[in-house]
Amino acid sequence: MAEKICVAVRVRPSISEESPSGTFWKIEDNRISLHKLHGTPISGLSYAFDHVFDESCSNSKVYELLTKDVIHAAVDGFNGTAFAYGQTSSGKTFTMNGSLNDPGIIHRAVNDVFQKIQMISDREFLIRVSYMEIYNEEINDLFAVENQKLPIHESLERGIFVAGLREEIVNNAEQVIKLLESGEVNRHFGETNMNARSSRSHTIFRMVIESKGIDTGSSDYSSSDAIRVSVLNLVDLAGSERIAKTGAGGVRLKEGKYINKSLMVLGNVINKLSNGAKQRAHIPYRDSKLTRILQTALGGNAKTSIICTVAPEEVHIEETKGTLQFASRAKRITNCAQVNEILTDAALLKRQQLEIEDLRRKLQGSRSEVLEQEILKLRNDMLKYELEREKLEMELEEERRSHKEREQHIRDQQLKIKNLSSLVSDGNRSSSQDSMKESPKDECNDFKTPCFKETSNNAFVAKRSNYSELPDFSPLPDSFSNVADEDTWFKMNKGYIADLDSLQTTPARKVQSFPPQDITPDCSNDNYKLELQNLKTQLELVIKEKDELQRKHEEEVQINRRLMGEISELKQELDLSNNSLESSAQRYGNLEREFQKLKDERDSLLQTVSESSKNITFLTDQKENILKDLNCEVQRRKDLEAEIKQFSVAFASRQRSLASIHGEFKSKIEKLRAEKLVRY
Ligand SMILES: Nc1ncnc2c1ncn2[C@@H]1O[C@H](COP(=O)(O)OP(=O)(O)OP(=O)(O)O)[C@@H](O)[C@H]1O
Repeated sequence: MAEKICVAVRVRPSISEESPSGTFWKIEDNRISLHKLHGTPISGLSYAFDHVFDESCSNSKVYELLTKDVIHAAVDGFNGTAFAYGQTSSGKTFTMNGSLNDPGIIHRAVNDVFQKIQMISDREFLIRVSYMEIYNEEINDLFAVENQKLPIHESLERGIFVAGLREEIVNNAEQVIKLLESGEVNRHFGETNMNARSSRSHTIFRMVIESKGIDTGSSDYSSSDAIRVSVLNLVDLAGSERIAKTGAGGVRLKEGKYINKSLMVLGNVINKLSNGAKQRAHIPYRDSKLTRILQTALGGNAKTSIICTVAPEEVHIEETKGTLQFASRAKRITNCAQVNEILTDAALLKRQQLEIEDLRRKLQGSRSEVLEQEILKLRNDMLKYELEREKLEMELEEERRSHKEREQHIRDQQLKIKNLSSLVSDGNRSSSQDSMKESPKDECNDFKTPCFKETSNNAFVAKRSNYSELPDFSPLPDSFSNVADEDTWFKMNKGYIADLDSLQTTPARKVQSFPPQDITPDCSNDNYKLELQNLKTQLELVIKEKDELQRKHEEEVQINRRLMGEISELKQELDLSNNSLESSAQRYGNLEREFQKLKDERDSLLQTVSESSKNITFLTDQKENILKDLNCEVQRRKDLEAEIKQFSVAFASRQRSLASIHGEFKSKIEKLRAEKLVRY
């Protein structure tokens, strides 16, 4: 969340005995303004801040109102920075370190951090502290004097950090205070005209607060497994100084130059940041080690509070004005602090497991299930189409067969009709010839059948036509030579219809030739007449039958046409079914391929996850081992310290006893000497 930097001004008590002659700084609520002695405010020199603390204000109040929130937020996982800025001897160190009676912000913050931690029961904490100074633009470790000129590095995991800086894991406030005291010894102080104990370096006391929710067995990885890591910087800057006032020379002069230069870079950074987003394209954090280390605190992911200390004396008006302007610009800076949570290995593993589960659900549930259902549906469709196709094929085959049968039947019928027709026409012709011989013309007319077709003598089946080619001596008329054989013909004329099909199949038999007079029928013969009558009746029957067959044939043709139409429709349907079957098969293939692809993806994901799980387990083990070693080391160190203490006590008492023995011996020797002298 974006929020402004919290800025306060603190006026230290005057150390000058002289009373103001022209102007004085007046403090009202959160405002500080320069007034003329008689009380008139000087225009343009009135500044408002979050807080303005007067001379009487204690460190306790400053801490409560300005810094406490930042410290508490740091315990909750927000980066925090509190720093003191101001001219030399304005009270920065007094504010940050305090005095015996009124501890400063650093001491209060340390106590507060541990008190707050005690009150949080659902998280466990790990606190590391470090203490460094920037002296003449070089970073030194105040916990380990051997660590000098340390470099600044930046990495994705750690952000900006000082490489090689000693970090102490601490368990309580007292431990930290002791460490701070040991660090103070290494800090660069120097005497100047303005401050008997002037800080010659910027110091940064850093607490890294890591916390983790105590495992409640919840499956929600974000609640208990995320680790919060926040960095709290408590900074006591060296004060800007005018060489003319400090009277610095030599080493002090060199120090002063470095101090002023780095404070100027800090001022530039504050200036740029206060200009707003549009004009602050490049912020010169890299121009000094101080701004580089404080980069996050200035316009970054941190809650920051600045206390600007000023001296009330008239002689320092210009420096105070400068400090107030710096404070005003700093007031405009917006930071964007957020809880720094990182996932532990276990949380990472849990999250990955959840992700895998999710993927699996997605695969097996939504997509896979839908695909499988679709495939099943397609399979069913395909089966249905196959069955339909088979049925249609069978029907079609049946139709073809019956069609063929019908065609054959029709052909046979036609053939029979033709046979009969020619038979009838032959009979007609012979009877009309006979009647012309013996009966009047009108009698012959009785045999006429109006619809009867005249057929040529040779119109009968081809093989029968051979009979017509028999030698002329055949006694039978030409027409009879077409008859299959005499028996059949005879039977037919006797009044019963022989199997018509046999007419065609009866083998030909050579007709015996008789003299014409022997075989020529006698028209006057009654039997013959009777026969003729029978034949006429038969003929009528045949004609009827022929008509009936004709009608049937026409019906058959109609049915055939209809069936042909149906068949072509069925064929079209079949083609359509085949097409949709083909496209279904294609879709099915595609779906199966997609399904396979998803399966492969899932397998490779599972593979990756199992590998990363292994890595995580390995890393967790390593981390646990390192922590164990570290704890052992800390314990060993404690034991050693205790031993050294014991040894020191023993050594001191040993020294004392040696001194007393020595004294005893000395007095004895002197006594002996005296005795010796007396003797001689
Ligand atoms: N609010 C205060 N109340 C009482 N004494 C103060 C206060 N502020 C500063 N002093 C005293 O003023 C003197 C200078 O203060 P201090 O050393 O803290 O200044 P400084 O800003 O840190 O100076 P430098 O930049 O030179 O280190 C000290 O003796 C300190 O005790």
